Amino acid sequence: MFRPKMILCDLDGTLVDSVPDLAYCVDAMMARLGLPARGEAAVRDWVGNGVERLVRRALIGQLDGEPDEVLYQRAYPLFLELYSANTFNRSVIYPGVREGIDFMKSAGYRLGCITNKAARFTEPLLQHLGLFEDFGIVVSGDTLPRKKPDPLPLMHAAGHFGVAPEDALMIGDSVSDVSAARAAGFKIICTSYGYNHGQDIRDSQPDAVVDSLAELPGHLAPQA
Ligand SMILES: O=C(O)COP(=O)(O)O
Ligand SMILES: [Mg+2]
Repeated sequence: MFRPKMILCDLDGTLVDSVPDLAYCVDAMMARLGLPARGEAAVRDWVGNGVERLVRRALIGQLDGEPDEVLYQRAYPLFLELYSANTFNRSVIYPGVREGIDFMKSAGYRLGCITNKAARFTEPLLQHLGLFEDFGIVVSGDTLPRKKPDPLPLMHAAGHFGVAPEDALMIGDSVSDVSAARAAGFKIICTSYGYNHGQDIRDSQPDAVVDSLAELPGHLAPQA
């Protein structure tokens, strides 16, 4: 049982399956550049480190490495334009998310959303899915000088709510969430269904793994 005062939720792969829109935009960008489509399965393994890394990975067709810089400078604005028009056309919240958030709200936890997605996309996506008002703070990948796996966004949210790290819990889907939580001194629960670069999140040894946020009542002790 966890007894946090504050719970921070990751966005992509935890609350929202955003890959259908991201993959659509990757493939449309590639087409405009005269390059081959990458497809949803590949894009699923590349999400989680922000838009810039996603574009770089798409251009080289793999997780690690760097594309030609001139090509990247052409591709990145194309992707931003495409994703601005396709931020939430195909993205859906995962089953159990609404129930999990409603439970956390009714139980009185302070809630935040911490994502590596750029702010210009985070807010419209959360608004469209009816999730924006649920969070007392939203920290995006470009809100602060460093993003996850750096602990800075988590510490920033803890400071915002005046909560100590030992009273804080992160819920995420990737090794970046686990690393950020460990570095911040938070507990970490992971979703089994999200994006983790093709690896089983259990290999990163989070404190617990859930198949749905609807399982949260079984992991969270009632607030004192
Ligand atoms: O990589 C992104 O753009 C977002 O990823 P996150 O919401 O899982 O942090
Ligand atoms: Mg994620």
